[in-house]
Amino acid sequence: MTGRGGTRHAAAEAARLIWVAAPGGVAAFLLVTLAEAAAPVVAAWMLKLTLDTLAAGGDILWPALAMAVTGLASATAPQLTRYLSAELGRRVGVRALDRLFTALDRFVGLAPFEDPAFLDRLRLAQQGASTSGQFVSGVFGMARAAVSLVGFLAALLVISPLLALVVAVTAAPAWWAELTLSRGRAAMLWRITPNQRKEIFYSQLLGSVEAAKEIRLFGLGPFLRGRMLGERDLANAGQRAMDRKELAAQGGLGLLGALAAGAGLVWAVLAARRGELTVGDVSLLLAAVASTQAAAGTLVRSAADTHQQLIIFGHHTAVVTTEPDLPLPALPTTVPAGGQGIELRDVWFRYSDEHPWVLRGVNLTVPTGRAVALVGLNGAGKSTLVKLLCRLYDPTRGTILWNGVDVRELDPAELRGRISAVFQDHMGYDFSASDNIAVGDLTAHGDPARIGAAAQRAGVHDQLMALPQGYDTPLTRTFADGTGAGVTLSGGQWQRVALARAILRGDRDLMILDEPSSGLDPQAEHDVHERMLRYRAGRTSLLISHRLNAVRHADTIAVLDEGVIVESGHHDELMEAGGGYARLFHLQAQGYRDELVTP
Ligand SMILES: Nc1ncnc2c1ncn2[C@@H]1O[C@H](COP(=O)(O)OP(=O)(O)OP(=O)(O)O)[C@@H](O)[C@H]1O
Repeated sequence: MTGRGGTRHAAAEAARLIWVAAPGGVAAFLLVTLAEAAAPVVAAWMLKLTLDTLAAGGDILWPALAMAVTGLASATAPQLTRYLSAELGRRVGVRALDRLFTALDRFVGLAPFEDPAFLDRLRLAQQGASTSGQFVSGVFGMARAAVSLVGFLAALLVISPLLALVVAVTAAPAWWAELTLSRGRAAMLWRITPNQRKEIFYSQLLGSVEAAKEIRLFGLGPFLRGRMLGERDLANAGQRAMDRKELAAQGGLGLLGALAAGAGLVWAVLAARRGELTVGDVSLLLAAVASTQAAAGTLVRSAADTHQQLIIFGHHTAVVTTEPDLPLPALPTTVPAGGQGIELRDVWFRYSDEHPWVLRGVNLTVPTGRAVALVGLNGAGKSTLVKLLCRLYDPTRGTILWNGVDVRELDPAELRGRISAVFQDHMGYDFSASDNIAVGDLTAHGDPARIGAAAQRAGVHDQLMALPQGYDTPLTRTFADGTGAGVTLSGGQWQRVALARAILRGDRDLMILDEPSSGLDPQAEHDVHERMLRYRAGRTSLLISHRLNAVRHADTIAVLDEGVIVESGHHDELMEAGGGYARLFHLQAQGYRDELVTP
């Protein structure tokens, strides 16, 4: 949680953000706020002047006119304030959101996105970003209330210093209580964020088309709804406890204020009866006591709200200023040309200290221009190894060298610029077909020739052309962008789109194919493998597949077993050695042969 220093830092950050986002808006808001704040004080003084002048039989034209002008200002200022506050909120909100997601993009690896505490903080940071514009209204609301407070306190001081003191003193506990409550509320919001994130998760699940099949078939609706409501109940319980604390504190403080106001009223009436106060004095006093208390209340509440928002905004500041999750080189090197390729040297890896070892001393070389295949049972660590190559994590021990240079010495953007990949769990974006391929290399965005060529090589061009709006067809039924009905591709078609995406990245130094054909029918699989064989020729590539027939042409096949490379060589060598690879290969081939001989 953010402490006092953190709140101060967040306040400075918020002020900077707001000023940069809309300096003109801040100035206009300040002017209107001051006018709005001064109006009631001026009006009350003018009323006193009018009444006293009237009682003395004088001319009340000027005080009455001044009252009318301040009335006009009071009537129009709130609307103007509301508009300016909303506009400032929008501008500052956009800037804060941009800053947050720019910072998020700077995280190099995946670990932060797998850290629940970070995800909680991110949610509050988003909340802080979207409400950051409200600081201006909060702070100016405080300024407005402070001006009114000072004005009315001054009026009270003139008439009765004692009453001024009593009103000021009764407001003091409210200040302390509200700030304590705001801290408590911010802490409560942090505590219930995990529940709120889970509630969002369940609600999205209940509304998602991907989950709808299983939810309906397995009858999961009531179960998931129950869990969603359970999380809401937990969050509500936290909020309720806080609300009750506020009720008790604010109720008590309200009572104290009412007692002070009542005492002031009795005193004023008695003093007027004794002839110590004029009619105007009584009118000003009544207005001043009520308005001082109202202004003090507004000041305290605005301060408390702003304080709470600052604590929440502290999460935004914390995310934006978080150190990179993986160490970045001060002076990045570049990969020298013409090296031996990529080498994993005694690489050990586990996802965290609490997780088991996934890779245990892997030594593997992917020589330049050669194809290496990685095979192994489920959970052997193949996809993990791919993630390390892309530097989505760093090895816990050991090194990955690219042409002799440790990949940690490279700028991650340069490293990734050299790699093209089809991940096992590749994405299907709710975009058009064309954009779904273009994400592989955004320089091809809006270049139908390049996108079409990549789709052709991945063998999906004809299918995309046959869609209702060809490449412009949305590959989603979730959004309606006015481009006509979207479609849902089949699993295999998506796989080819992902392949086209990787092919679009063109001549990268390393092509990674993690299960590129798992969802394909036998004919498509054969076709894709033929295409990839041609495409890979002469390129450095790492291929992962459970279909051993698809990897047999690789220059080297490495068998990963529980995080260790247990065999490595060409297909014929491994078959001759008669180890695990040969056993798996025979097992697969046997399956097909059995099918053939069984009538
Ligand atoms: N993000 C993660 N956090 C924690 N553990 C993980 C994570 N990703 C994978 N693992 C674990 O690491 C081990 C290796 O997983 P990995 O995905 O690398 O296996 P794989 O060889 O690619 O398997 P498959 O053939 O099933 O795709 C598994 O035990 C898995 O549970």
